[in-house]
Amino acid sequence: MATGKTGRILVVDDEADVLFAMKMLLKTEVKEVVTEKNPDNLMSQLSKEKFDVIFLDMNFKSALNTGNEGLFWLRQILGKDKDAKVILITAYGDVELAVKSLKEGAYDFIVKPWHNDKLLETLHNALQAKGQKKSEKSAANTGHTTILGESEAIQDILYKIDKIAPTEANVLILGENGTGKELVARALHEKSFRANQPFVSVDVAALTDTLFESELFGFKKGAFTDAKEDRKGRFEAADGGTLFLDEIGNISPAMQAKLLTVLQNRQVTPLGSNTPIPVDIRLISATNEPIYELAAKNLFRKDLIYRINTVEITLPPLRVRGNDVELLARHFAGIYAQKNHKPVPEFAPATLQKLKQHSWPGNVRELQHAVERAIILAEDNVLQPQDFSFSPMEMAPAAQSVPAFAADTNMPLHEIERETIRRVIEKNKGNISKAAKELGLTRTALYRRLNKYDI
Ligand SMILES: Nc1ncnc2c1ncn2[C@@H]1O[C@H](COP(=O)(O)OP(=O)(O)OP(=O)(O)O)[C@@H](O)[C@H]1O
Repeated sequence: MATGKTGRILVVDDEADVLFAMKMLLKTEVKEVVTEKNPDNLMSQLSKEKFDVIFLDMNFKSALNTGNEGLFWLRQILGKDKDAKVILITAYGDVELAVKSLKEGAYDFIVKPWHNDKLLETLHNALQAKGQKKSEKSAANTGHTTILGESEAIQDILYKIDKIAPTEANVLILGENGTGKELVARALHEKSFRANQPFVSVDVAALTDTLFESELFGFKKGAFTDAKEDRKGRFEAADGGTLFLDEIGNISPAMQAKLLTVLQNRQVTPLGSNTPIPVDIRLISATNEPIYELAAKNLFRKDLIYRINTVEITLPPLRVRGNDVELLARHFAGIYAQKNHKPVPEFAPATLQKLKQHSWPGNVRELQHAVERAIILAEDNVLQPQDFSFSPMEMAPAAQSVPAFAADTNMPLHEIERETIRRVIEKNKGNISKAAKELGLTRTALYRRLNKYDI
């Protein structure tokens, strides 16, 4: 069977026997079957949960058996989600009506009493059609999610992504800074059955404990001084889709405990509320911390690791990806040449040599910035080795401790800022998250400054 146990199905029919029989038949085929006897509850069901396929009765007893009620609900469903896959359940004599409903946008219909094989075939076709819609979507989005690389290491990652994406497994992505962890998380989402639901990314290292709770779980008006109105947390925002928690290795023990409880109970309680809210998320986490070493030192909870690492993907550093360095350099050259209104440059052989020999502690992100800088500064259309100057921070392992920086009082402010940032990054051995934390900046704000000061 092509689809495996992945789909979420809703069956709406006012006959208990039909619901029971459908549930028995479908539950061995798909991940979840929800049944609903009262069509009046249909829209609130759809607001609460996302379904891949909806089976809808055409003739509810309460109506006059004209099928109009079925058509009415079909229009309501498609009005809410024009891509919804609705399969109508119709009585033998109503085929003409069923055909009319196809014109209105139903995906297909089955006739009562149905043949199980035919019903399952219709279901699988609908699930497949839903999946195709999603891959068309992700193809359109490839600007963000193209993972380039011909090295064996990256081909292995791509293979894993294809295998893992269409499952509900929680994924932990490990790897140094800038190796593409967020990119992989997005690719997993876009190739999953949740692709047309939200992908919500949170950099948890940038959050203090108080912010962590309000940001992830939300809050009620009045929960604290600045809570002027109710706010949904990121868990709720990701409902039905994927939640990506970046830098998870950096959260405090107290937050690890809170997160574990939410993941175990599959519900969040906003600050200032007593009512838990059920959430349906697929969790993808990432870290560049040695999380198992942290666990061995009791700095990271082992039970939380087991929750988040159903499957693990470890991204290789750029320095072991061989010719991918050249491939990626040419890719970024194309992008930044266009952005800066310049012709796409060539790379001198000595330049390629230099790029391949560099250790790339900042991995793909460092390469990306290096190429951008080179394109902006290069004198001609062939990039030379001197167009790539790696800062000492990137060339040599950082010193263990950095002498305190005593700024010269005549130094311009931007020089002081530049030097402070450089030293803090050096002290944190190039770990941007830690440096950002120490500087009191978000990682994005720090990256902006790295760009600005050409660090
Ligand atoms: N294989 C790849 N092909 C194309 N672009 C890539 C690849 N890997 C990474 N990138 C690009 O490099 C940059 C850094 O990638 P990303 O943010 O996913 O890394 P990260 O591991 O999450 O970084 P951090 O550890 O700092 O959070 C992004 O602009 C991303 O698009």
